Amino acid sequence: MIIAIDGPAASGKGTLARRLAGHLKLPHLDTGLLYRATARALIEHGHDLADRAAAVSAARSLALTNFDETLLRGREMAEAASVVAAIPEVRAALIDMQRSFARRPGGAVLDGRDIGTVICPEADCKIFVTASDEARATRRALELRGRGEKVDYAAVVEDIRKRDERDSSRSTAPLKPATDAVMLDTTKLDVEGAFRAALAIVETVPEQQLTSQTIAST
Ligand SMILES: Nc1ncnc2c1ncn2[C@@H]1O[C@H](COP(=O)(O)OP(=O)(O)OP(=O)(O)O)[C@@H](O)[C@H]1O
Ligand SMILES: Nc1ccn([C@@H]2O[C@H](COP(=O)(O)O)[C@@H](O)[C@H]2O)c(=O)n1
Repeated sequence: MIIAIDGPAASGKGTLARRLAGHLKLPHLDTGLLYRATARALIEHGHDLADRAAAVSAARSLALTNFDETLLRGREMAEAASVVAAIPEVRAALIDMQRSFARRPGGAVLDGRDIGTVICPEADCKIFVTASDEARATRRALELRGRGEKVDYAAVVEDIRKRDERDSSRSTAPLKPATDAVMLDTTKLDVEGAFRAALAIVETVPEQQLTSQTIAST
C-alpha cells in the first residue's frame, strides 16, 4: 500500500506520516529531507543555491541513509531547501530514489509536496494536510523554541507564507493537492486527532485494492 501525504509547511504532514507508518508497519520517507540535504551540501561546499550544476551533483550524491536531522531542521535550511527544490533538474535527479522507496514490496508512506501528483500518482491513498497559517506558525514556533532557536512568531508566519508561495508557484511539481486527494484540515485537531482522522481516510481504501497492490509488488 502506498500512502502519499502532501501539504504546506508545518501542516503536520511529517508527524502524521510517521505515525501512520508506525501504525501500519510501513517504511516512511520524509522527502523534504532530500531537498534540505541537497541545500546543505551546497552551502557546506561554498556554492551558491542558484548553481544548477552543483545542485544537481549534490542531489545525485544523496543516499537515503545519511541524513543528520539535527543539521537539516531549522529555519535556514528550510528556506534553502525551497530554493533548490524549484530547480527542475534537482527534482528530476531525486525522482527515481523516491519512486524506488515507494514501490518496495508492501508499500510505504511518503510525505512531501508532490507525492500524490508526481512521485506516486498511483498511490492507494492520498491525503493533503492543511491547517491555518496561524496554527502552523504556532506549532512551528513551539518546535523551534523547543530546539533552542530564538524565534519570533511574526517571523515564523512570514517564513511559512514565503515558502508556501515559492513552493506553490514554481514551474515544476508545484505544491498542490492531487485531484484524487482527500483534504484534511488539522487546524482544530491535536496530533492524536489528526492521526485518527487520517487513519479513517486510509481505512476507506478498499481491501481488494490493497491486496492486489501487495500481490503486484511481491
Ligand atoms: N495536529 C497537530 N497539533 C499540534 N501540533 C502539531 C500537529 N501536527 C504536528 N504538530 C507539530 O507541529 C510541528 C510541525 O509538524 P511537522 O514537522 O509534522 O510538519 P510538516 O508539515 O512535516 O512541516 P515541514 O514541511 O515544514 O517539514 C511539529 O512540532 C509537530 O510536533
Ligand atoms: N516532495 C517535496 C518535499 C519538499 N520539497 C521542498 O523542500 C522544502 C523543505 O521541505 P520540508 O517538508 O522538510 O519542510 C519545501 O519547502 C519544498 O520546497 C519539495 O519541493 N518537494
